[in-house]
Amino acid sequence: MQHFYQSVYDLIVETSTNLPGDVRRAVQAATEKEDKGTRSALSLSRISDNIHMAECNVSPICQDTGMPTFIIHCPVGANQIIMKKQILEAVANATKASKLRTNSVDSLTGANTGDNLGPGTPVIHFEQWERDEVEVKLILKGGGCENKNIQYSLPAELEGVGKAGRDLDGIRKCIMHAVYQAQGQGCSAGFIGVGIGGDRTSGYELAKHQLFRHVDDVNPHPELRKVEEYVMEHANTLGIGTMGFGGQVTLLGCKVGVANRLPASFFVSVAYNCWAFRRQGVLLNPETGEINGWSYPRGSEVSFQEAFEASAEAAKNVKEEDRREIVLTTPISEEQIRSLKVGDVVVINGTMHTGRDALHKYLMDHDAPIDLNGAAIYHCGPVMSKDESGEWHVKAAGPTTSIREEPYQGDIIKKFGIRAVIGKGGMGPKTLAALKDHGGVYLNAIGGAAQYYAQCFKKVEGVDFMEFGIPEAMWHLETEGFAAIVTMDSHGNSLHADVEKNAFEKLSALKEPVFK
Ligand SMILES: O=C(O)C[C@H](O)C(=O)O
Ligand code: SF4
Repeated sequence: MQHFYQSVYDLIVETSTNLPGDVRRAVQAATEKEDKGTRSALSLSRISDNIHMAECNVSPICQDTGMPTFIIHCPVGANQIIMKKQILEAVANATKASKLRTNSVDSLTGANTGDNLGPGTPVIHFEQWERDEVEVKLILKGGGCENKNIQYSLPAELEGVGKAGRDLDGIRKCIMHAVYQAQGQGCSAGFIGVGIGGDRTSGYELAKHQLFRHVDDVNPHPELRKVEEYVMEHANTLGIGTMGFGGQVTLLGCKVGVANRLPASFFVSVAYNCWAFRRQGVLLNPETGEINGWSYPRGSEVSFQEAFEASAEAAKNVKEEDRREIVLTTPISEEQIRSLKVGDVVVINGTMHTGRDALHKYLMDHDAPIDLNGAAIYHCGPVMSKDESGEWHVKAAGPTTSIREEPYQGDIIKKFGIRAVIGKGGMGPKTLAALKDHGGVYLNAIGGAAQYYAQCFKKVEGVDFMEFGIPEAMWHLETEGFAAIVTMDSHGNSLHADVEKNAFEKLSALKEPVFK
């Protein structure tokens, strides 16, 4: 197994940077289905560009590495201790090479281990099988979509769809509710894996395992196939759309598995995965550890080159006056902000500051290290690399889910005079009220488009709070051409609230029993 380390390293790089072929086809199909010229269509084309860029740059598709989870099948007698050691080595080295973000954080102190190793990370499962080969599968499922996983205990009363009993129709209701509650926050359009039965732990595990199925496979179990088909058809009537911007495509895949349960329990567990559905696998020669084949079609088999060129061409052909783009340079004035409304595309130049969970908590009762009057704050935990001369570079930098900052954001906007908050998935009523009072705007960037946004950061001007770790530090970035959509304005309008309300009506229309 002298090649085992290298094969695992190659698997990590492939998974992080090159979206598999079956996932790409689903994104392509969504692009074809979405109404042309809409915000969702525009976002899907940015997503396609990003997929292409990540492949070309051999850089992370999304900055969030998630919890690297390995599933290994090996013949009887294979040395699992050595395999585990080499997997850890490969993870640490891929992190050093900026193919993965430093994502392992001490839950109590918040300290980042810096190499993705630590208690419980990465996750490694071994299983023996009769075949004379080793299979290593890997999934990188980000934290934002992980937060949208949900587990139901039946019977239950669910908002919108009402009573969900211990039967196929109750299961149907749970799944539809799961898609509804995710809204755009898990970077829709997404994929879901559903586990029926088991206990709380094995139910979630079963759900996550469904994500290892091929996007285009057909469930051999007739009842489950019916549920999958129903969900695929009806989830897309909820109108949530890409990034929750509203639209025709909300779900790209639904896979349901079943296990036995206890008489007292009936769990329906749902694992939500964003469009940046990064999972791949390799089949290895059991003697040498060399790669014999890949478990899923590779990204390079479904090229996005053409789509990339077409969207670059289309962008060139848009007339200046049709662009409806407002270019703002930081610091931004109140007057400029008050002139913006939901739906405008804003292009930001000047300095932008990143800040996410640790920073927001800190700023509540401390001063900021720099003047934030008129500033644009970006909810983002980037992948960074330092060159030999000690200079930092942004390697991947898409937005993180903003709603986590809801308890702090309104106060922080007012305390420091921030004018633009950039993130994804939208924020709640407290922030909306602060935007109105103070004169601020929320801009929704496209989640997962980490390569697309990284190119907007021309230089790292400085960094504060490195003690929070790379993703949580406050990076000061010289920015050029960072485009995002106003989804919450200073006049009390929120596209997120509108889309959610509309989706709730659509969900409620699915209350009547379907599977009797
Ligand atoms: O941690 C991140 O960078 C993003 C996260 O995956 C999210 O979706 O919020
Ligand atoms: S930012 Fe979006 S695309 Fe990236 S891991 Fe989080 S949910 Fe997925």
